[in-house]
Amino acid sequence: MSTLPVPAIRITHASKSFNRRAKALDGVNATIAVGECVGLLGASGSGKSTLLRSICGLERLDGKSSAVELFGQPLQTGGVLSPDIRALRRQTGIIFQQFNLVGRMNVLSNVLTGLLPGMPLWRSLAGRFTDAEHLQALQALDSVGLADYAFQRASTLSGGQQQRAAVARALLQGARILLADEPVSSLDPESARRVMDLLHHLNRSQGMTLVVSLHNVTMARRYCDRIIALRAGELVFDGPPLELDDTKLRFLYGSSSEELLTEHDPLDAPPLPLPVSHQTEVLAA
Ligand SMILES: Nc1ncnc2c1ncn2[C@@H]1O[C@H](COP(=O)(O)OP(=O)(O)OP(=O)(O)O)[C@@H](O)[C@H]1O
Repeated sequence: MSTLPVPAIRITHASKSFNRRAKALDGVNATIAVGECVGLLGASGSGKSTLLRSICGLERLDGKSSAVELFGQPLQTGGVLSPDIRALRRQTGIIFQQFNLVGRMNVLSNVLTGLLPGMPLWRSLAGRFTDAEHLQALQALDSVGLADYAFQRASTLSGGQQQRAAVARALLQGARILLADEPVSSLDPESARRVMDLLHHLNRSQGMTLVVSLHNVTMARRYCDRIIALRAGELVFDGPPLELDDTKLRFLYGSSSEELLTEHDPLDAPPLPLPVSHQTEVLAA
C-alpha cells in the first residue's frame, strides 16, 4: 500500500467573516506540498492576507469544519488553535510588505528576535543570546547578502535590505514554510527582483515551502510553479501559471484587469547573480 506524502499545508473549508460583513474567506480548500512555490493572487480585498494569517494562526477561522494543518499536525480546527501553536508557528516564517523590523535596533538584534519564540520565557524576557546564537544570526545575514550591515540601525537600511533582513530572521527562526504577504509591493523594481530571487533560491535550494501573495501577475508567473487565486474570498483558480489566461485574469481583477494585461514586465532585465551563499549552514545550524 502506497502512502501519500504529508503536505506542508492543508487548508480545509477556510471561511472567515469580520464584523458580520461579507466573507473575507469563503470555503477555501487547498493542499500545498513540501517545497512548492505558490503565488497567491487576487484583487485588493479578495482575502489573500486573511488566508496567509490563518495559515500561521494569526487569524482564527469560522465554522466547525474549518481547519489548517502544517506537516500533518493541526494548527487550528473549528476556530480553535492547537495547544502546540508556539511550536507550529516556529515552523512558519511570515514576512510583510512593511518589513516589521524595529527601526532603532541594529539589524543583528532584529534577526535574533527570530529565536525568541523558541526560547524559555526568562531568557526571552532578558533578551540574552549566546555567542553561538549571534554567530547563527550573522550567518543568516550573510546568506541574504547583509553581513556588512549587521551593526547598522535597521531604520537606515533601504526597503529591499530591510525585507532581506526579515527573511534572515525567518531563517534563524528555523522556518520550513515561508509566508510572504506582498513582500515586494513597496520596493523599486531592482530591490523587488533581489528579494524575489532570494525567496526563489530558498525555495529551490532548501526546499523551503513558499506561499507569496503578489499584486504583480507577471512576477507571479515568472517565479511561481502554481498560482492560487481568490475572488471575494473564494478560491477561483488553482493551477500552473500558464493556465491563468487573460479571460481568467479579467474575471479575477474586473475593471483593473486591462492595466494588468498591458503592464510591462518590471523585471525585464536578466536576473542578478544570487546574493545567497550560506543557507545550507544557516538551516542546518
Ligand atoms: N481585522 C479586520 N477587521 C475587519 N475587516 C477585515 C480585517 N482584516 C481583513 N478584513 C476585510 O476582509 C477582506 C479581505 O481582506 P484581506 O486583507 O485579506 O484582502 P487582501 O486580498 O489581502 O487585500 P490587499 O491586496 O488590499 O492587501 C476585506 O474586505 C477587508 O476589509
